[in-house]
Amino acid sequence: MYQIAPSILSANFAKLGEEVDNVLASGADIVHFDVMDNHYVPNLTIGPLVCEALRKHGVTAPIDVHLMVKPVDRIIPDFAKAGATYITFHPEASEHIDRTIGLIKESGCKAGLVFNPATPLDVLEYTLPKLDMVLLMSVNPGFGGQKFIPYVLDKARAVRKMIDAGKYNCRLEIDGGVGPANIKEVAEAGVDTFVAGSAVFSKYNANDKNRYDTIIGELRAELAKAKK
Ligand SMILES: O=C(CO)[C@H](O)[C@H](O)COP(=O)(O)O
Ligand SMILES: [Fe+2]
Repeated sequence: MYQIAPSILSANFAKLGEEVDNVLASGADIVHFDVMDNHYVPNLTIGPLVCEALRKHGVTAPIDVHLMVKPVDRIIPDFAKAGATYITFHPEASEHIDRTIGLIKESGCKAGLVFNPATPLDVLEYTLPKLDMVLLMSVNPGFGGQKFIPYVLDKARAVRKMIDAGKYNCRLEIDGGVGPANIKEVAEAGVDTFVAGSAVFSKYNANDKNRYDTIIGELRAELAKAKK
């Protein structure tokens, strides 16, 4: 089943709870939560306190924590306590990938690995059976609103083959530059979970009350056209 995961990186942070409520009420499935540390990536965003605040505000949807931080391990228990559902990390940001996956699972969360556009997929040979999510970056990490990098579609096809061959219960997510113009093509490459930040939060006039219904509806209409 296809799932849409708006990235709150492009939301209005001055009224984040309301933004998340509205986008979920419009039919989004997952909250994509970008954590940047000004070290692994050249930008600084939000941490466990904000994740906890969303839970306290009443958000019950899955929260998909995309860690763009180095080191990774010491922040995992904090995000688990704060209510993360998925915790995904970049393999090059961890000294011991297997240990980090274990830490995420032991903390009660679902674990995922994130691959930058030019990062090879070789670590999946050993890790895929343990993963709940593979996240393919279709932009270089650090900022919203960048252009989709098309060669990532080949990576998506390759990961889809691996997941299907092993019959793994693992979602295949894509992140960066996804919107109504390309989501169908991305789905046809085997992706089932779609992060969209600027397409969801920045495209429409903030005064338009139905703007999230409109964009989520457009994304779903495109997905309905995708050939299986
Ligand atoms: O991880 C990210 C950037 O590092 C964001 O999730 C991503 O860029 C989403 O934004 P957009 O849909 O605007 O490209
Ligand atoms: Fe992200």
